[in-house]
Amino acid sequence: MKKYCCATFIFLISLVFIIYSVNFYFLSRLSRQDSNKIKSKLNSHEIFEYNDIEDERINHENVKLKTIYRNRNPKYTSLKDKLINNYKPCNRSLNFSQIWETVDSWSRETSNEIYPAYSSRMCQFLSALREVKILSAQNFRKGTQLKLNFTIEGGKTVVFKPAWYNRNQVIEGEVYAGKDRHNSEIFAFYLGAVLNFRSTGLVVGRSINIRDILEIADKELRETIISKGNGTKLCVYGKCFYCKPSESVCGNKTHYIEGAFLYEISGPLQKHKSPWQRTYKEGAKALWEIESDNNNYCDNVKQKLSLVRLLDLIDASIFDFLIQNGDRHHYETRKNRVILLDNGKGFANFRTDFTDILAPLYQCCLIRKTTYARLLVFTGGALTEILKELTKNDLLHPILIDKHYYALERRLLKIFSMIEFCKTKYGNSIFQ
Ligand SMILES: Nc1ncnc2c1ncn2[C@@H]1O[C@H](COP(=O)(O)OP(=O)(O)OP(=O)(O)O)[C@@H](O)[C@H]1O
Ligand SMILES: [Mn+2]
Repeated sequence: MKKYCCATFIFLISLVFIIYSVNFYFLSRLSRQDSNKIKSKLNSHEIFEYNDIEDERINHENVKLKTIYRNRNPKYTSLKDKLINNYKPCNRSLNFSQIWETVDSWSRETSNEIYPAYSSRMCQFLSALREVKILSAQNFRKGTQLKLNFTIEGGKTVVFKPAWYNRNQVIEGEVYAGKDRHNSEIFAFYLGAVLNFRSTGLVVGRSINIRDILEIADKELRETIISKGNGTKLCVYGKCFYCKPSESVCGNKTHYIEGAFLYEISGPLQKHKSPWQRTYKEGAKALWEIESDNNNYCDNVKQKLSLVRLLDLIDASIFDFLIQNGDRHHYETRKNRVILLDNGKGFANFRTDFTDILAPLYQCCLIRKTTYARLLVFTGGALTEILKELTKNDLLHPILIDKHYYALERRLLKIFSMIEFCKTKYGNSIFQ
């Protein structure tokens, strides 16, 4: 009997052990699968890396972000209709010079607004820029990157920024890595219109035929147009700081090159060093980068700049963070207000967000009430929806691949997180 009891006891102990081991095996397998899932999510666009203190703040706020930041805003519908109506293609009734005169008068009357929120002339202007004939071509020597200058019918000039990359290309590295992205310039125009930052330049996408350009090019430009691929391709390298024959833009089989047509904004424009300029030297840090953990840096800036200028730069940082342009080393003003020119360094990598582009916002903890209210209209995926709709009108659409739109939505939430962080710290005084 005693023997029997002992055997049963040993049997029961072994059974418990086996059940426990099997459970342990499956549980650990499950948690391994879970952590693999998390790891793969970490690699996807939905999750971002938290490297420094600002990212941690964003993370903290993002988790508890209020529903107003995540749901659709009822105000969106009517604004959407107005924007779509304003930018839908239309037939041109005016001649080119009449249209250019109208557009130039828009910006003559204001300081930083290049165009009005709504005008029946906008669609005429965009159609005109898409179809106007190029009469002559030169190199555009301002700036450091390859650009051309076209004189167009009706006596105006446009700046042409050519395509270096296709839409899927991911540019890794520093925030300012790579060459200009023509699609970033085009997208920036529509983003400016949506967010009511109408200080961005007027831009359309268009292909040019480099063989035709060769015929109307001046001598200097002609000398920088070369043939490659055993004479099958025509390529241009231009005249600029970074311009050299080994780095040229080539036409396709039929000699077409995509690019952005930037309508020339009338000046005078003034250039200023950005208080949040990077050092552009490996390992070196600018003052604003060192003191990023406190507000001293902004106190410094406040002493040197007017509130209007500071708020303009904060608007610019929001705009730049969305497109991920980290290259606004200098900014330009017209009649003392900031103009958002040079938006070609956006959309390098949909996986990364350089948080420090937002430094003006989180170091100063100030934002215009109007900017905040406008951002709030485009919550819950509305920003993507409206921009997809508007950019459909461009000849080079789609302007962005979907992964960049996911990134845009993610960045919008990060901006809201940062605003919430500031609000918790300083209350409603952050809204100016
Ligand atoms: N649409 C425009 N209207 C008027 N001027 C313009 C326009 N686009 C560019 N410019 C002028 O040309 C200059 C150089 O343009 P941009 O900054 O785009 O070139 P970049 O090669 O990217 O320069 P950088 O390397 O310094 O960033 C601008 O500072 C501005 O003065
Ligand atoms: Mn640039």
